[in-house]
This record gives sequence, structure tokens and C-alpha cells, in this order.
Amino acid sequence: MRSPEDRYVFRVEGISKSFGAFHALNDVSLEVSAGEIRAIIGPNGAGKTTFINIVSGVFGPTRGRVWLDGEDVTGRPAQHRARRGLARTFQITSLFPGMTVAEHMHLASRGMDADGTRRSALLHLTGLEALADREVNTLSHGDQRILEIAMALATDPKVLLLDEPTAGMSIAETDRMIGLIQDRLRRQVCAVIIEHDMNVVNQTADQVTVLAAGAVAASGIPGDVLRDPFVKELYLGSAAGH
Ligand SMILES: Nc1ncnc2c1ncn2[C@@H]1O[C@H](COP(=O)(O)OP(=O)(O)OP(=O)(O)O)[C@@H](O)[C@H]1O
Repeated sequence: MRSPEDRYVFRVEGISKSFGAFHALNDVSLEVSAGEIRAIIGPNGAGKTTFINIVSGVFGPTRGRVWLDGEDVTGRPAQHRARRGLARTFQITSLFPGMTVAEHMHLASRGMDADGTRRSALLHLTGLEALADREVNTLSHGDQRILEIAMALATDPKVLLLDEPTAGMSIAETDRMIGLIQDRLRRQVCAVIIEHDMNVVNQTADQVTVLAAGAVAASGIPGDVLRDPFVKELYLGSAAGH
């Protein structure tokens, strides 16, 4: 039986996480609809990585629930969540040097794309088609990160978690990533993006949630949230480096 809130593809309710006496997250709730791109921002130590680890099943919350496409997956392992349609990328690239782009896509599709149709479509979508036979260590950093997104999409997920997709990118690479998220990912998948670059947030997100000291400090459309004096202060005060 689905509850009315289950129209959300992804939802967390009252998530808290303590590490000993330290409260890394405190009563965080948010919901994301199909096709929505949600950015999660916040200064260093705000709890963004802790949040993404709880959502993807690396560890459980101290309190609260995680829902994926109507199913309570709170106690379920990462593999179960992946089967239920959750895919993620990591802050740091995790490719195998010496293996080609095509081989990575083959691995990522986990036998779910026998004739390779989806893999070809994804390489086309992400602009990596011409690089299919290249070993990944010969690719630019930007192409490597885009490959990771193509790989995350290989199993046709419902929810895509992107952990700092533009980290370490040049301005040109960042623009390419913005284009990919804006033009290609939009409406195909619901995405939750942890991002430090406000330009990326402004240009890609439908909604932004601001975490500060483990709690939701603000939430809304980027134009409003990024203009909020409190949010500006939060960044100027403690994360001027980002
Ligand atoms: N395993 C752990 N044990 C103890 N404290 C932890 C642990 N993991 C995270 N923390 C603490 O929880 C807080 C939130 O950390 P988290 O990495 O989630 O923040 P963040 O918003 O991702 O920061 P950044 O932008 O720097 O990556 C930090 O103060 C961190 O030191």
C-alpha cells in the first residue's frame, strides 16, 4: 500500500546521525519528485557526505527513514537500493586504468543490456561515443567524470546521486558538465547533486536544500535560496574557499 507521500521518487524523513556524542545530522527531511534535480549545498562539515552515505546505504541513520520509489529502504544494504533504482557517483574518480570506456560501460550495466543498445545510447548522450575504445587513463579529468555519470545511468536508475560532479574540473569542463545535466539528464532521472560551485547549482537545480551544522537551514528554488542573506553569510563566513 503506497502512502500519499509516495509520489516522491526519493524521500528522507527525520534523518539524524550521531558519531559518538557528535551530531553530524539532525532531523533532516526532504523529498524529490520524478524528473527533479535537487542540489544539496552547505559549508564544510555541514553533513553533506554523511547524508549521501546514509541515502546510498554505506551506513544507517541513528534515527529517521529513507524511502526510494515508495519503499522504505532504511535498513536495506546498498546492493538492494541499487536494484531498486538508486545509482551514485563518488567525489573521487574510481575508474580502472588500462580498461577502455566501452569496457567500463559493460561492467556498469551488470548484464542488463545484452545487445549494448543502452550503452551505445548513453555514450551518445554523454558525448563519449568517439572515446569508446580509449583506455580511461588517457581521458581528460572531465571525460572521466562524465564517464562515471554514464556508468551510473547504465542500469536505468530512478534516482542518481552525484557527489560533487564538477570537483577538480576546469571552467570549460564544468560548463560541459552543466550542459550535460541541464540538457540531457533533466527529466530522464531524478538527481540529487552535492555541489560546491554555486554557478553549477544556479544553472542546473530545480530546488536547493542548504545544510548547515547538520540541519536544513534553507530550501527552495536556486534564485531565492542563493540570494538569501543568511545563506550568503553562511558561505562567506565559513566556506569562502568554495
Ligand atoms: N565517521 C565519523 N566519525 C566522526 N565524525 C564524523 C564521521 N564522519 C563525519 N564526521 C563529522 O561529521 C561532520 C559532517 O561531515 P560531512 O563529511 O558529512 O560534511 P560535509 O558537508 O560533506 O563536508 P565537506 O564539504 O567538507 O565534504 C563533520 O564535522 C565530520 O568531522
